[in-house]
This record gives sequence, structure tokens and C-alpha cells, in this order.
Amino acid sequence: MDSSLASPKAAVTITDNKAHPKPGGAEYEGRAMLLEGKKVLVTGASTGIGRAVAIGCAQHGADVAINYRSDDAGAEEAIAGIEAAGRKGVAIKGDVADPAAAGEFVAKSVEALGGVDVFVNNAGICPFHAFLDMPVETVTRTMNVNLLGAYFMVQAAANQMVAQGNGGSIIAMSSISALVGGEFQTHYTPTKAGVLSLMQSTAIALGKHKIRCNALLPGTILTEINKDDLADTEKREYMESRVPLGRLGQPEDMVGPTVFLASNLSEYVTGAAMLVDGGAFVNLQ
Ligand SMILES: NC(=O)C1=CN([C@@H]2O[C@H](COP(=O)(O)OP(=O)(O)OC[C@H]3O[C@@H](n4cnc5c(N)ncnc54)[C@H](O)[C@@H]3O)[C@@H](O)[C@H]2O)C=CC1
Ligand SMILES: C[C@H](O)[C@@H]1OC(=O)[C@H](O)[C@@H]1O
Repeated sequence: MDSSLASPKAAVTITDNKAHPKPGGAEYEGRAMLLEGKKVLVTGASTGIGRAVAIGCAQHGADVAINYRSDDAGAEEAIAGIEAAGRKGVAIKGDVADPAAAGEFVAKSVEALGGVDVFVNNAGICPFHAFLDMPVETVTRTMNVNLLGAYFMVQAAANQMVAQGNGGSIIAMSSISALVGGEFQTHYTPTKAGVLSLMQSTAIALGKHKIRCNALLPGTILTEINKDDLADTEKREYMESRVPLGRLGQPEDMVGPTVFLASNLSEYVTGAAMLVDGGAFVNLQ
């Protein structure tokens, strides 16, 4: 979570309640290297989904540049994971809410890796808060990071891909929250709907350049972003009970869908939205 908007609740470590295979384990041996030779950029990759995706892409053969805001140690761990996969990794510090950070991230990534084939817009915040007394600065910061940050980052990556002339794949971490609401997320859910809409419009704008744009819609994935919220055992158990597959998600659950959309396996997929939620969205009763 953005530390400037941290919830006053005590931080509680959440551990997964079910063993889940991690990329790199024996069960992944012998898989196809779907991203061999590709250069992948991921924003907000010092923790959570971004870090798992950055390392997962490297484990599928990509060199990876990560953006991160302030967590030097987390960024180092992400780079160590990329390098452990035998790929090149570079970490570039920057606040995605600053429009200038977008051009800088892309330029420095190109300098380090030689180009951009895949761009994953992942950075985001969700400082839970009630609607009626929502502070103005919480709304504007959430919009600036999640939506405007995505806009300028995607624009910078797209311009680089157009200049390279080889097409590309842009993937945005939207959310199940683009489709359904949340009592304490009135400032957040519109940003996730906005990111989904951004992928739909950029799919049209960039199709002529063979640049594909798709959105991933995670359900509830156990990360820093919801650690405090899910420290409430009753809420966590309720959220788990809504998932037909019987568990909340892990960051690694986002790797396969990201690699698919990044790879040539999805070369006729653009403007699409893929739920990755264990079935939570369709679970009415
Ligand atoms: N965890 C979940 O249940 C879900 C998460 N998502 C989305 O997935 C994305 C990743 O979130 P998680 O991994 O879950 O949480 P996380 O809190 O672990 O990761 C968010 C990352 O974004 C970075 N970040 C925040 N503000 C930034 C800024 N201004 N500039 C650069 N980086 C910044 C953080 O430092 C952090 O590394 C977010 O966009 C979130 O909205 C979507 C649906 C569900
Ligand atoms: C942070 C929340 O737990 C998470 O964020 C989302 O986008 C999901 O819908 C969950 O509410």
C-alpha cells in the first residue's frame, strides 16, 4: 500500500491456507519458454502481483525491467528472482503518478534491455475508506496512481513499440472491481473500470501497429494491498467462501494469464478482459 495513505489498523502477516505451486518448482520443469527473447516491463513490481509476474516472465525466457516507487529491498528481491532465472533484470525507481516517470521508465528500460515487447501496467493502491467522509487527497492520489499513472505509462510504452515497428503486447492489471463495487472502495473501483476501458480503447487505437492491449481482472489475491483488510478473520472467511475454487488467490496465480497474453499464443487476442478470480464473479448463489 502507498505508505502515505496507510490504514491505521495494525499490520498482520497473512499466510496462505493452502499450499500452492510456485513457478520454478519441479512441477514447472520442461515447460515451453513462451517469452524467449522478449523484453518485458512491469510497473509496481517490488511486491505482490508485479513481483510475481516479473519473475514469472523471466522464468519463461524474458529479460525484465521493473518500476518501483520506494521499496529498494523489494526491488532487489525481484531482480534477484529474475537473475536466478538466468535473465537480465533492471530496477528503475519512479512514482507512476508523475507523468514524467513514464517516459523515464521506458527510456531507461530501452537503454538497459534494448527495447520493449511487453508492457505490464500493474502499480496500484487501494486505501480502504468509507464513502461519506472520503478525504479528497485519498481520492486524487488513488486516481493519479491507478488511472492517470496507467494512462501515461501505457502511452509511453506504446510510443516505443510504434517506433520499434514490431508490434507488442500491453497488459493492464484491472480487477474484478471493474465489474462490481465495494463499500470501502468507491475511489478505487472507478479506477479499475477506467483501466479496463483504457485497454479497450487502446486496443482500437494501436491495432494498426499490431500492438495488442488486454486487461487482467484478478479477484482477491493475498498481497500487501489487502493485508490489513483481510486481517479481519470474519471478512477473510467470507471472501474465501465466495470462491468456487475454494481459496483466495496468490500472486503466482497471475503469472500464467500474464504470460499467455504476453506471448504469441494470444496473437489474435486484443481488447479482451480475463477474470482470474477462482470463479468468484459468477458465484451469485
Ligand atoms: N490483490 C488483489 O486482490 C488485487 C489486486 N489488483 C491490482 O493488482 C495490482 C497489484 O497489486 P497487489 O500486488 O495486489 O498489491 P501490492 O501492494 O503488493 O502491489 C502494488 C505495487 O504497486 C506499487 N505502487 C503503488 N503506488 C505506486 C506508485 N505511485 N508508483 C510506482 N509504484 C507504485 C507498490 O509499491 C507495490 O509494489 C494493483 O493495480 C491492484 O489494484 C487487482 C485486483 C485484485
Ligand atoms: C484490494 C482488494 O482486496 C482487492 O482489490 C481488488 O481489486 C479486488 O477486487 C479486491 O477487492
